[in-house]
Amino acid sequence: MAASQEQEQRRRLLDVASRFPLPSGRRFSYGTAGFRADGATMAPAVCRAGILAALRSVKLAGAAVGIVITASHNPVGDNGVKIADPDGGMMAQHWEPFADALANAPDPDALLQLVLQFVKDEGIPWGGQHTAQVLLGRDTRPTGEYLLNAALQGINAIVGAHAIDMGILTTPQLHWMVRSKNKGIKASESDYFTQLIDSFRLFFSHCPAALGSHDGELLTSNFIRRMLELVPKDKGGDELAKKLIVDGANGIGGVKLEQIKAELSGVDIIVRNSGKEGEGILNHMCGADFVQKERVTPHGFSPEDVGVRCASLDGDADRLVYFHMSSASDNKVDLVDGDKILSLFALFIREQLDIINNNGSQVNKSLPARLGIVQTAYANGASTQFLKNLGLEVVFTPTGVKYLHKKALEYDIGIYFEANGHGTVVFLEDFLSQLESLSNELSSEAVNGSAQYHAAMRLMAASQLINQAVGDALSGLLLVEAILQYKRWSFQNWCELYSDLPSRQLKVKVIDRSSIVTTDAETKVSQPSSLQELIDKETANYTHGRCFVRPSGTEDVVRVYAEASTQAEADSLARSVAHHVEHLLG
Ligand SMILES: CC(=O)N[C@H]1[C@@H](OP(=O)(O)O)O[C@H](CO)[C@@H](O)[C@@H]1O
Ligand SMILES: [Mg+2]
Repeated sequence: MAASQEQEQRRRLLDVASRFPLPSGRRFSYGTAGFRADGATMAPAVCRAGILAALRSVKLAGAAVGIVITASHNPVGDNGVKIADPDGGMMAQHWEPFADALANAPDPDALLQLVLQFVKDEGIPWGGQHTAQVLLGRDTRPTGEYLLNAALQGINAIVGAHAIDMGILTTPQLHWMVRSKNKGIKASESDYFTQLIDSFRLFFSHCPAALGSHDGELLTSNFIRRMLELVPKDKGGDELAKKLIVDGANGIGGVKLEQIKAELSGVDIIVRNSGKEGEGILNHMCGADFVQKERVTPHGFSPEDVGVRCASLDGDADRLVYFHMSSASDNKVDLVDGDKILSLFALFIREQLDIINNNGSQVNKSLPARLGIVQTAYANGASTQFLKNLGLEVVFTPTGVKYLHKKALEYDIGIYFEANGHGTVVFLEDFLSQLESLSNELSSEAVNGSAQYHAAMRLMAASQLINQAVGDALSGLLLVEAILQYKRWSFQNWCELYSDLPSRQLKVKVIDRSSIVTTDAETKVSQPSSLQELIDKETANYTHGRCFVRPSGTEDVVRVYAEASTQAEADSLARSVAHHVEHLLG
């Protein structure tokens, strides 16, 4: 960097740091999902995240990097910031310690020294020919615009950095835009919508009903027959019902869904808690997190909705769960969580691969594929058993999308979900090219299209529909709807794939949660070692007992999770282990 430019660079960093001083005693930590806190106090961290994102872009030769300003399912007063890497995924983990150090730099000089040292250590070619590009998105929170401004000032503190405000978006939209931009694909919001709508249509044009065949036999292989035996028979109910009520958590997801729902033939969507003025408060008594944790209907639902298929998004629309009110006499719901969405996707994809590779007759073209299922320790044990019974490969990672997504990329097709409803299906580029060539060959060979061809096309459509960058409630919802229609499954069929084992989650406040260290994808405590012995001893007292504890990455608590064959036993196991945690660390 030329001397005059270097001086300018130093001046800008000192200047911006003095505009956003860190209140003394304040600490930020780049946890499972970036920095989060009360929105009004977030400006110093968000400004520094702006500096960080611009440096990341310079480091990566000017590739676009993303900043999302959101606190997801948390209360409306909270806000947060996280950075998306050029592939649309979460920022590389080895930059997290720098993110922490930068956010906590006590004064402008300390901040400048940190940046200079980091630039040197990481070999960041600033001041060279690369400029930096940062795309920004934010959710509907009232502090969003204020924090956007702090982020812009941080980005502009890096010489040559260019910020592009993409507006109020769902988190997955921004991740999708970053990924698309770096792939040289059109990356506007209308391009995102077009991709969703077109691939949803493409999927339907390759379904048996659309093809004029109402005969499942055409697509039935031995494998599928075996799978169907595991699946409960349809009891009628809402079979093929087009009506879907979506709880938008009074956030951005409902707003976006309203914009595209008229284009989605095959499903009649009604949005509640849509984020419109006066309809309610963001995430308050509504949204995916509320429904999944409380197992009751969100605000705005009534006994008239009994029997209707419903879905719930979280405040930034990267989580999705489904539910169903089974009775008018209370507000309890039958829940389809991330594990069951994952199971539906896994079943569908395995089925298509099976049709492509062996549909009961001779096939002269095949497409070998490694299919991997990725879960965390919070996945209900019944879901894991179900997936394993299907002969699928199931692996575990620690909590947090950054771990799950990375693991899923190791397969030709990787499916991951957290129980709370965050997940997606990722397809390896090489596999997609093979799938495309196969579809092309099959389409030219069979005049009316073979079952093999249509299965290949359904997989292609699914790969375009489902967000490849990150879990996306809108694209996930459309893939669920497409698959249910394709399989002619009622909500009930889906719900009854397996029965969840009763479980309980508790939070324990301790002095220092980082004193708990875990191993084996967080299923075991390695420190303090006596804690694992106590957990093992308690768990041994219960049939189908399973229990683990871990420090939360987003809240100052230790989480305890327990499963057992009855609810009372799961509660009691969780309580006794929570007691040990309190006793040892409280
Ligand atoms: C048990 C649980 O639901 N944990 C959530 C929660 O992380 P914790 O590290 O458990 O606080 O927030 C994360 C970010 O939203 C999400 O990825 C994760 O699944
Ligand atoms: Mg979210």
